Amino acid sequence: MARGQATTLFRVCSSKENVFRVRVLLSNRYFHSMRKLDECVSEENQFSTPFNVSKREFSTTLIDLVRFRYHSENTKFAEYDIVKGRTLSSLVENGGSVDDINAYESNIVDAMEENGTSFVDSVDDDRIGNGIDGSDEGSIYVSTSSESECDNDEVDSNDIVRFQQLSASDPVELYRELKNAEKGANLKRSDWDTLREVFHLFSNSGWAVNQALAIYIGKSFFPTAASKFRGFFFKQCPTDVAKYLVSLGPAEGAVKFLFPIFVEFCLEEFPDEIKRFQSMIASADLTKPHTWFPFARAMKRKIIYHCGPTNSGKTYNALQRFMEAKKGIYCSPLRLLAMEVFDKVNALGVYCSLHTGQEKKHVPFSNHIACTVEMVSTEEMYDVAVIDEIQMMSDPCRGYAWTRALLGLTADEIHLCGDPSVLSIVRKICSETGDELHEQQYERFKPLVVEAKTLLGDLRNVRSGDCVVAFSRREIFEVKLAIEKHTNHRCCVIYGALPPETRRKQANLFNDQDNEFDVLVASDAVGMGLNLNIRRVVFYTLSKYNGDKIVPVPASQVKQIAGRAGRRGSIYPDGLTTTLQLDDLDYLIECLKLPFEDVQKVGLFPFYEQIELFAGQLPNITFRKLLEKFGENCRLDGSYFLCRHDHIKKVANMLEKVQGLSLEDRFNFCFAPVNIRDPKAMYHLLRFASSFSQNVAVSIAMGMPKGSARNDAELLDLETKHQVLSMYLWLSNQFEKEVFPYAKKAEIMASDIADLLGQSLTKACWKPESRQAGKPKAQQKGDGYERPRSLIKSYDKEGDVLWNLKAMKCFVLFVYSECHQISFLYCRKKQEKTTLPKQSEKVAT
Ligand SMILES: Nc1ncnc2c1ncn2[C@@H]1O[C@H](COP(=O)(O)OP(=O)(O)OP(=O)(O)O)[C@@H](O)[C@H]1O
Ligand SMILES: [Mg+2]
Repeated sequence: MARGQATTLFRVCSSKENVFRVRVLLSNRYFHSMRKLDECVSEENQFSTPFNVSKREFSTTLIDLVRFRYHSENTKFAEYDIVKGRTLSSLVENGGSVDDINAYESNIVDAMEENGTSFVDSVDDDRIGNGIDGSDEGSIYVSTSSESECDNDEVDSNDIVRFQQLSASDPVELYRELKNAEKGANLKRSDWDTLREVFHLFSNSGWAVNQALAIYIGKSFFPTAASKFRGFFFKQCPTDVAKYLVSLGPAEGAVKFLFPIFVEFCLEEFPDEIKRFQSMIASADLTKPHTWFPFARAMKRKIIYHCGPTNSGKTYNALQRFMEAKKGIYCSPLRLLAMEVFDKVNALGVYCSLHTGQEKKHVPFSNHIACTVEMVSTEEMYDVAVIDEIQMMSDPCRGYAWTRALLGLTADEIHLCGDPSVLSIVRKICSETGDELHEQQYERFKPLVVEAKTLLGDLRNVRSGDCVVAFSRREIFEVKLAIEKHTNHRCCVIYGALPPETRRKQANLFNDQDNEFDVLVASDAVGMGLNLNIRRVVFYTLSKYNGDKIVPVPASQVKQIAGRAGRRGSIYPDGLTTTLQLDDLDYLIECLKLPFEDVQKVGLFPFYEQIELFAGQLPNITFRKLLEKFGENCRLDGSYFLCRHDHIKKVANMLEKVQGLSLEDRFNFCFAPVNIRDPKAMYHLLRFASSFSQNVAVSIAMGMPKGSARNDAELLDLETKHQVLSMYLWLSNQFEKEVFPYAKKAEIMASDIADLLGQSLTKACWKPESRQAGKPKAQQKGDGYERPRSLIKSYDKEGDVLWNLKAMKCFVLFVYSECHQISFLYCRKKQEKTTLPKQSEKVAT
C-alpha cells in the first residue's frame, strides 16, 4: 500500500461495464485504529462485486471514520476507476499510490460539489450516534489504516499545541507573521498538493465570496484577490501554518481559518479596489427608501387603509373624502380607471384634471387630479390622496410605483384601498415613516356564489350578463366567434392591447341594456376596478401563459376577476362565478377559499438620479449592462425587492445602436410603453429614438387606416398603430414638445383608430391570428396542461357525461362568504334560466 495512506473511505459512484468508479475519502493523519484495507476486504476477497459487500460489515469502521472525520476535518478525496475482478488490495497496490491519488484530487472537490455537498457535510450528529443506516444505496465504505506507513506524517504533541494556538490566533497578528516570515516552509510534495487543494477550495468557496462582500471585495474581483493571496501565501508560508492547513485539508475549516488572514491581506493590498467597490455599492444603495422623501418625512401623515375584498365600497368611500378635500389626488392603477374617476368627479361638480403618461387634461380652476400611479408628484402638497389597489405594491414589475406613492406623497391624509395582503407591510412602513395608520375593514356587499354546475364545457350555456374570462387574445376571439355562431348572444370584448377608450366603449355597450350585446368576453384586463353589469363570471380556463410557460392563474387574481360579478348599484347586485369546464371548478373554489396571502416584500426601482450616480462608478459600459450591474450590486432592506426590468433591458438593448442619447434620455426612452413582442412597435420606438438623438423633429410616419378591420390581421394592425401613437404621445409628455411636434395630430389619429377598433370589434367574426410567429401556440401536449375543449369539440363529445350530468336536474351552488367559508346550496333546476336560491334554500352540509 502506498506510503502515507492511512485511512481510505471508498464510495462507489458509478459503474460502467466492468469498471467501477469509486470515490475515495482519504484521512491520512492521526488515525491508527482502523483495520488495514486488505483486511477489510479479505472476507469478501474480491472487489468485483462491491455492491454485495454488506454495509454492516463496514459500519463500525465507518462510524469511527466519520466520527474521526467529524472532529478533525482531516480528509482528502480521490477517485478511482476499479476494474472488476481485482481484489481491493491489488487495486491499491497497483494503482493507489498517494501521488496518483493526489493527481486526482483537484477533480474530486468539483465532483463532490457537483453531487450536492461533500460527503462529510451530509453526516449529522444523529447519524454518528445511531450508526450509518442512512448511507446511500449502492455505496460501500471501506476503511483501513497502515500505522507503519503513516508514521512519517504523524504530528507530535508540540505541533498539536501549536495548531491549537494557530486556530485561536488573532488574524492581524497572523498576517503580520506571514508577511515577516523569512523563508517558506519546506514541505513534502504531497503537502504542497494539499495546500494547493486548500487554496483551490478557498477560491471557489461561495461562502468566502459572500463574506468578502462585507469588506467590499466584489464577486468579480474576488478570484483575482484570492489568486494573489495564494501567491503571497505560497511565497511566505511558515512551516507551522502550512502544516496546520495540511492537517485541516481542503475543507471548510481551512477556508474559515484562511478567510480573516485574506481580509487583512486585501485591506492592505487592494485599498483602491475596495474604495471603488464601496462607492459603487453606496451608489446602488436602495436601503431605507423612506429616507428618500424628506418632504413627506417632515410631515406626520394620516394613513387610512380601506381594507377588504372586491365590491365592498373601498374606492367609493375613499373618493368621498377626495371630493370633500380642498385639494386632492387620486392615483389609479390604470388609465381607464383614472379616466373614469376624472369623468365621475367632474360630473359631480368637482373640477378635476387628468394626468396619465399619454394625456394631460387640465381643467381650469381644478384643485383635484386623477392620475395613473406612475405619474404622481411627490413634490406637490395635497390635503387628501387616494392610492387605489394598494396591494399592487407587491407587483413584480410595477410595484415600485405604489411604494413610491405611499412613501413619498406629501398629503395630510392618504387613503389606501386594497385587499388585506399588504396590510402588515404597510403597518411596518408606517412605523418606519412615523405616520399614523388607521385601518377600516370592509365586507363584500353581497356574497359571491360559485355555481357548481359549470357550463359543462359547452359555450351554448352562456347567459345574458355573463362575462367569459380567457387569458389570451386568441382565446378571446375564439370564444366570441363560438358564442356568436352557436347562440343568439352578441359579445363585447375587453383585453389589454385595446386602447382604454375602446375598452370603455365596449364596457358601456355591455352595460347598456338596450342592445343585443349582452355577453362580455374579456381578459384579466377586466379584473381591476371596472364597474360592469356582470351577473356571472365564467372562467374559460384557469391557466395562463406567464411569458415563459403555462401556469395556473394565481389565486389573488382569480378572486379579483371573480369579484367583478354582482357589483352594488348594477342591475345584477348578486354575483355568480363558475368555470366552463367541470375540471376547473375545484381550483376556482380553492382560490376563493384561500385567505389573502401576507405579502413579505414590496417593489422598488431606482430613480434616474440613482442610476446616474451608479453610472459614475462604471463609465464606458452599455446602459443595459449598467442596469444588470445595478441589479447585481444593489442593496435592499428585507421588506423590498427590486422590480423586474427585463422589458426595460430589452428596449435598452435595442437602443444601444442609437448614438448620441444622453443617459437620461436613454433611461426615459426605456420606460416608453411599448409591447416588446411587437416588432413593428419596437421598430417605431427605435425610429423615434434615432430622430430624437439627431435632434430632428420626430415624425409619426404612419398612414391612417382606411376603415375598420376586415380580418384579424387588420385588427392587429389597428392595435399596433394605436400603440405606436400612444407611445408618441407618452414621449411627447416626457421630452420637449418641439421635438415631438405632432402630438396633437397623434391624439386625433389615436382617437380615430380607437373608434375604428370599436367598430371592428362589433363586427369581428373571424379566426384570430398570432401577433408573433415565435409565440407559443396555445399549449403543447405533454406540458401537463390541457386546453379546455372548444365548443365544436364539446359538441362532438356531447351525449355521455355531460348529458348525464344534465339529467341529474339539480345543481349545486357554493356560497363564497366573506369569512372565506364555502357552504353548499342544493336546489332543483326548474327552468333553463338559472335563478338564485333564496336564503331559506340553504342546506348545511
Ligand atoms: N355607500 C355607497 N352608496 C352607493 N353606492 C356605493 C356605495 N359604496 C359603494 N357603492 C358602489 O358599489 C360599487 C362597488 O364599490 P367600489 O368600487 O368602491 O368597491 P371596491 O371595494 O373598491 O371594489 P374593487 O376592489 O373591485 O375595486 C361601485 O359601483 C360603487 O359606486
Ligand atoms: Mg376599488
